[in-house]
Amino acid sequence: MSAREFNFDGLVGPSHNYAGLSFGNVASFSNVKSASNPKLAALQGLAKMRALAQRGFGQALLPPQDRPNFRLLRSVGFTGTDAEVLSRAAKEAPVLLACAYSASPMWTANAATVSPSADTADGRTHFTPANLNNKLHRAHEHTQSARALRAIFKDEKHFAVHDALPGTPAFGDEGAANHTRLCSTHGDSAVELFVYGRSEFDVAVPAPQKYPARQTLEASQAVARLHGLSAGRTVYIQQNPDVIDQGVFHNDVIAVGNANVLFYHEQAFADTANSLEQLRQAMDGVGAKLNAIRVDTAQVSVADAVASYLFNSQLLSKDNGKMALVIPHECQENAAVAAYLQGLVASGDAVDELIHFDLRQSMRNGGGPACLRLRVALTEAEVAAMHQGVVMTETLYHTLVAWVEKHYRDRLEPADLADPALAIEVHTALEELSRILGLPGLYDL
Ligand SMILES: NCCC[C@H](NC(=O)CCC(=O)O)C(=O)O
Repeated sequence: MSAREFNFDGLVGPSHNYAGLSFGNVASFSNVKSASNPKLAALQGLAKMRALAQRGFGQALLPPQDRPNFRLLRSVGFTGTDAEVLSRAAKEAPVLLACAYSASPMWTANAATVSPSADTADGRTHFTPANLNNKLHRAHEHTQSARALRAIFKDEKHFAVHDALPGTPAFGDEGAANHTRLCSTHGDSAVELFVYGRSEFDVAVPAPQKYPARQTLEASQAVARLHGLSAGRTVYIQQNPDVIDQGVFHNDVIAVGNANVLFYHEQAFADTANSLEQLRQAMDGVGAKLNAIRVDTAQVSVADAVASYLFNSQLLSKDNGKMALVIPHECQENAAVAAYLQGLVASGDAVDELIHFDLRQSMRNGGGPACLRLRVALTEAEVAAMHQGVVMTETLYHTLVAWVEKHYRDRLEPADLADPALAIEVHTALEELSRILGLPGLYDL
């Protein structure tokens, strides 16, 4: 069956802010409590979506989540009117207010793990929203992620949207940031590769010492079971715990795959030789030949990879049989990375084009091009069955730019989260957005 990959980018919400909530994510920690520009952040994201749609790549969006999450604040004891809840939280526990206001749903690579119909036992596309339970500010995303995915992929003949895994450390799940499919073309049965940071039950598996490993082996296995993946086409690889300790909080900060290409850093995995051998064998089973493009430490250090987000790029298949690498501007500004990329494109290997974007508002919180998108490979019938209002077109782009210009502030300081007017602005904007997207029940406002 032929299929087309759609990238569902997260539309940045009106309260985009930097709260320094992600211990282990160097950018989030170093930009703690600086001022953000929500309007610019949303426009940067929309510019990327538009440019890729104009190039003919399948492009859609996932809507922002309602912020602040008053349910979270009320569930931890803040009572009264919305304004009273905000003022008490700001005074007594500003970090909880920041969690309820977190910008993090914009990184839709963490919204869910997706297995296309070619890979699953029942021939439907399966989604498991990620519980993101390693971080309080992200652990409350999955309810709305499931709601949005169910609204867009409503047709149960084609799609199954599961509930998130139980929210407990054993099942720490960060979604597609630790998952990739390897195959010849998107419509083929693929090998699904899950990369985990630690194991809850196997004490022999080494874990990082300094920063948390967010994804567990047990969570990856549970997602594979829920999706009905076949054992022979599922591979689990351990991430190198040392690179987690250097700021590689998700695998998509150090590796990216597309079709038969795995683009990865020499230090990405715990046992590279064995892991890649397993992957090669599994790919043999689906008639695909692994093209492993390795970047050595001598070419690009782990620190440069983390600073530039070279691997947090999108690898997109083009009609000429080659791939484009979608990178943030930071890659061009890092001398080692820029030199590596020049050589990569000149080498005649799979990547023959670089497409770069200014995504600084997202990068300052540790999210690059790959974090901003959830990949869903869809057959023609599935494309027709999903909700059409989220597919990026020129018209939708212009409508959303006007909507952003109308509702978004261009400066948000941490103290502004206490402003009751901000909460009202966000609600008003999202009510209008659900009408624009044709998704009336999108929010539980
Ligand atoms: N895939 C990219 C995810 C980035 C995300 N950053 C954050 O949540 C930062 C939020 C803040 O600090 O305000 C994270 O670490 O999970």
